[in-house]
Amino acid sequence: MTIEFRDVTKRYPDGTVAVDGLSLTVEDGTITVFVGPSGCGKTTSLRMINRMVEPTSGSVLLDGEDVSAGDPAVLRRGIGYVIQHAGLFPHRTVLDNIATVPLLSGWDKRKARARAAELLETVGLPTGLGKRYPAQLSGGQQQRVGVARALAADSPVLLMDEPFSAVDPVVREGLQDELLRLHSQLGKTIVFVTHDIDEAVRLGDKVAVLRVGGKLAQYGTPAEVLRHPVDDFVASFVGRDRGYRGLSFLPATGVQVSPVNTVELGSTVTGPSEGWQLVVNEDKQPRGWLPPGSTVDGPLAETDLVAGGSLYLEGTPIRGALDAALSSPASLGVVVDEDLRVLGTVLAHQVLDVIEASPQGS
Ligand SMILES: Nc1ncnc2c1ncn2[C@@H]1O[C@H](COP(=O)(O)OP(=O)(O)OP(=O)(O)O)[C@@H](O)[C@H]1O
Repeated sequence: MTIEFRDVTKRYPDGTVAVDGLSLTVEDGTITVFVGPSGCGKTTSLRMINRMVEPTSGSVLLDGEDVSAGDPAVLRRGIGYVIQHAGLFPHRTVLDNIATVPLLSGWDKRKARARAAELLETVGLPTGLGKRYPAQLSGGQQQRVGVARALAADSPVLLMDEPFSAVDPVVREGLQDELLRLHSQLGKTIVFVTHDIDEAVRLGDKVAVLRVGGKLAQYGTPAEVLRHPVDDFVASFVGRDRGYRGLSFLPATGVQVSPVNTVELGSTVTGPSEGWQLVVNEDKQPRGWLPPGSTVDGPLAETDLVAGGSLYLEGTPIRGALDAALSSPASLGVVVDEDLRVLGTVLAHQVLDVIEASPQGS
């Protein structure tokens, strides 16, 4: 479903102009991220889609139909909505929280709960959690339940307002991955609000950067916004390390992966080791490095090792290859396949050569 903002302005009764002449089209089946500093009108824009806020002028259209034409309650029931802290009902079980919209739409309890149990699985939670109350879940689990509840409407549009900002960075990354996976499976049109540019470029097919005063500063793909910010505001908002962030969109084609000799955990190393040795487990997955000149008594154990850097998954953008090389204690970035088995190593200067030779290099 496409969502079109046509010259939309929202002036609150106290005179605050939260959104000023916004015109943009969110394309069908994409994730579009509204990003910008606090108070720039992201939430107000989002809420005008499901009419929790009514525009002062202009219109919002869903697949060409003005949202102001119908009953707002019906409209809202048909649009998934996820907010920060999940906004779950504390006195309802997880299953009943997820089943909220199906129940409102007149499904019988059994069918609604069965659907809710399915959705728990869809968002990667064990069905056993269904009987708990929200307070008995971690923050990350609550957010997943919030997503499941929004999916229960089975609507083509999902609105997400800073849904992951209250959880720690590791959980957050997991939730972002999960959202990308769900999106590729379900193909919904998602509008996502965040103030975090990293989250925006990670999730968005398109990014709309708003400035305080509710004006659209730039609308484009993450790569366009990072590489060609239209003005100083966007440039400073996307940050000083935008060149590095831009590498998230550059394929690693041409990066030379060199073979590496590995030593297996549990094997016996005789004499001081030469150079850095990559140590793997029996499945050829990297476990760490043995520093040069190490002598090991008995079988090689995890405690003999120096922790490795980040791993570079073959076929993913070049940023990961550079990071793997720069974070490796041996200055050799470890390249792995999907089963995390070692394929070889890369050197930072070789990765940089490829970046420099690339027409898109920044
Ligand atoms: N009900 C309201 N009445 C008056 N002003 C409001 C109201 N809601 C929001 N505003 C103002 O409108 C502007 C935009 O608010 P909005 O919540 O849309 O911004 P935001 O970009 O989502 O901000 P944040 O990232 O801090 O949540 C702000 O100046 C805010 O104070």
